Amino acid sequence: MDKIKISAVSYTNTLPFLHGIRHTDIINKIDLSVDIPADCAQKLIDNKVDIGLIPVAATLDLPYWEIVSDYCIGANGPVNSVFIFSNCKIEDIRTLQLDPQSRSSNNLARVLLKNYWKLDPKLVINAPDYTESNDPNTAFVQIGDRTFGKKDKYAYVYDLAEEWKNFTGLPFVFAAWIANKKIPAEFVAELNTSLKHGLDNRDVVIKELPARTDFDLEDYLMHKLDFDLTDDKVKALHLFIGYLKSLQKLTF
Ligand SMILES: C=C(O[C@@H]1C=C(C(=O)O)C=C[C@H]1O)C(=O)O
Repeated sequence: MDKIKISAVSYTNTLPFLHGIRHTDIINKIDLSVDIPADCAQKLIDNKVDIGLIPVAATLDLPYWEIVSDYCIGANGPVNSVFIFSNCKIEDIRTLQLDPQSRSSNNLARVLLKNYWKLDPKLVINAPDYTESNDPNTAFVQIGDRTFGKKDKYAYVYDLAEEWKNFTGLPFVFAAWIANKKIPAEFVAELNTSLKHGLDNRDVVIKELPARTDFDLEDYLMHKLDFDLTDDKVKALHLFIGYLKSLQKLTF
C-alpha cells in the first residue's frame, strides 16, 4: 500500500502529537509534512494529503470529509493562544485584521462578533502587516506561537475559546484530524494509539522545549489545550459549522 500522506500543524500545540507519531511505528507508514494551519487545510482540499490536522472551518471546502481520530486541538475555556488583540474595547473596534495562517479562529471571531457581541466591524484579509495599525480602532486576530508573551502588550485581549464558552457553554475544537477519503479502520486505530502515546508523554515534550519566562508552556500543553474529542466538542464543532454556513464565505 502507498504511504498515507499526513499534514500536521507546525505550532507548539501539535508537538505532543508529533512526538507520538515520531516515536511509534506509524512513522514508517506515512509521509508526514508539518505546515501552518492554512496550508494543512489547502493540502487536504487539493488532495495533496489524505489526512490533515486541519482547521475545522475548512471542512466547508471539502466535498467529502471524515474525522479520523479521537483527538483534536481544542479547549474548554481559555486556550491562551487564540486572541483578538486590541487597543480599544470590543464594541469600539471598527476594523479587524485577520490572521492569514488561521481558518478556524478568523471565522470564530466572525461568529462571535455577529451572534454574541452583535457587532459588525470591517474585516481585512491579507493586510500587509495585519498586526500593525496606526488606527486605535483597528484590532487583529492572531493564533499559535506568535501570540506567546503578547497578552500584556495590548489594553484589551479577548481569548476566543473563552468567549465561545461564555457564548455557548461549550468547549471549542480548532483543528481535528480529518481525512478527505475513507481510511482503513486499522490505520485509524494505529493513529489514535500513536497520538495517545504523544499526549501521555507531554512531560518529555515540555522538557525538550526552550524555557521562556513570558509564557507558561506547561500550563498550555497540560491544561489550556484540551486534546480529547469528546461528545461536547463534536457538538460544538457542528454548532460552529452551522453558524459558519450562515456567514458569507471568506476567500483568502
Ligand atoms: C489553539 C490553536 O489552534 C489552532 C487554530 C487554527 C485556526 O485558527 O485555524 C488551526 C489550527 C490550530 O493550530 C492555536 O493555533 O493557537
